[in-house]
Formats: sequence, C-alpha cells, structure tokens
Amino acid sequence: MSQRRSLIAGNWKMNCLRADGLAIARGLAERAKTKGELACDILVCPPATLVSDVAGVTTGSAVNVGGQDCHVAVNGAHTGDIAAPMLADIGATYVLVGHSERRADHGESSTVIRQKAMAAHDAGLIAVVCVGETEQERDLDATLAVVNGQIAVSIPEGASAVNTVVAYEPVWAIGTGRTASVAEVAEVHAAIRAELTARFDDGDGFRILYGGSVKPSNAAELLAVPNVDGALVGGASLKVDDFWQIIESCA
Ligand SMILES: O=C[C@H](O)COP(=O)(O)O
Repeated sequence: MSQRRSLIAGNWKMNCLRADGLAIARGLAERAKTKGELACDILVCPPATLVSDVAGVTTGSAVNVGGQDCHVAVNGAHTGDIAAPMLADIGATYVLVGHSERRADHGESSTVIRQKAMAAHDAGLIAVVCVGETEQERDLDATLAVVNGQIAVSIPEGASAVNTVVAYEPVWAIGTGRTASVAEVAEVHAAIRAELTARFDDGDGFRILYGGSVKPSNAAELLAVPNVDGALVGGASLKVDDFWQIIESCA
C-alpha cells in the first residue's frame, strides 16, 4: 500500500466576516509554526471573500488555503461565479467541488462537477471531489451504488493522486451531530478505494477524506478506519481549538 499523508480540511462554508476569519487563520498558522513537524497536511477553505486575506496570513505556515467551489470556465459572462484561475491567482492551492450543499442548493450534477474538477486541474489546483448519499438513499440500501456512480462520473480521466482528493460525506451526517459508524465508513471508503484502483494506476495513492460531524471527540476513531486519509470538517473547523485537536488526532 502506498504511503498516504493525511489531510485535515476545514470548510468554513458561508461563515465568518473578515475579523473572525483572520483570527481563525492566524490561530492555526501560529500553532502550525510552533508545532514544527505535523503528521498531516492542513487545509482551510474560507468563503471566497476571505481566500486572499487568509492566504496572506498563512503564508510560510503549513496551512494551505482552498476555495469552496469554482466555475467550469476560465472566464466569461457568469455573474457571481469564480473561476479556478482566479482562486489560484489569490493564493489558493485547493478547491472543493461537488459538496452536497452545492449539489442540493445549485443543482450541480456529477457531470458538472467533473468539469469543475478539470477546470481546477487546469488551473493547477488540487480538486477535493465530494460524494455521499442522502438518508433516503441509505435507507433504500443504495449507498454504494450512489457513491460509486458519483465517483465514476465526477472524477475526470486526468485525475491522479497528486491533483485529486476524494471526500466521502454522507449527507445525513453533515451538520447534524450524527456520524457514520466506523463500519459504515469502512465499507464506503473501501468501495471508493476499489473504484479508484480499478480506474487509476495510482488509485491506491488518492487520499479519501471522511466528512460529517467530525469533532475532537470522534476524530481519532474515524481517522483510524482503513482508507480514511483525513477529514473534511465543517462546524468544528470554525473553532481553532477544536480544529487543532482534530489535526492532532492524526497518527
Ligand atoms: O464540508 C464539511 C462537511 O459538510 C461537514 O460539515 P460538519 O462537520 O459541520 O458536519
């Protein structure tokens, strides 16, 4: 098995005015600097309004910065949207694509998400491609079919372990306080790994993150599950202490 370095990613979603966001970013950057060698990579994805400022205060630290979404095109008449090269231009090195809130709120299909991942790659960004089933789909025993289908369509042919991270986030576990069980996480992550290794020469090297109510109290247990190579954290990433405890849960 290849050595995969874990990634702990914070998705701030539509939270934080400038002062709050910069306080979190500074807090993380200071800890990263004083801690020295860390067992994992760190990523924060602030709202687009703060990407540039957060990149500024985290420069020279181990904290990477990413966008929460990008458009499929590099520029053009797309009012309100943000192109991947624009994110790269202001210091982002990652971008989330296909988060379930984008799929639900903006009707994004896996086909569009694949195009967004391609746009991210073209801009030199690492795409964090998010997948996950709804509660209804899990109740119908369709979890693996749904997730495998999302993986098959959302991840483009040009993907590699270098430019792509997968995030498994069961929709019913996001922001609900309900976390998938270790057995549920293990089953889905193993299925995603099988899809990746079947399709990509370096499929064993892709990092697969778990997301959905990850917090300091459950992080170590989730991060110890086979094929869990980090976490995508929402609510708990808005508190420096909580997010740092999750970072320190990496073995
Ligand atoms: O992107 C993050 C996920 O949606 C998880 O959010 P949460 O940790 O608040 O459940």
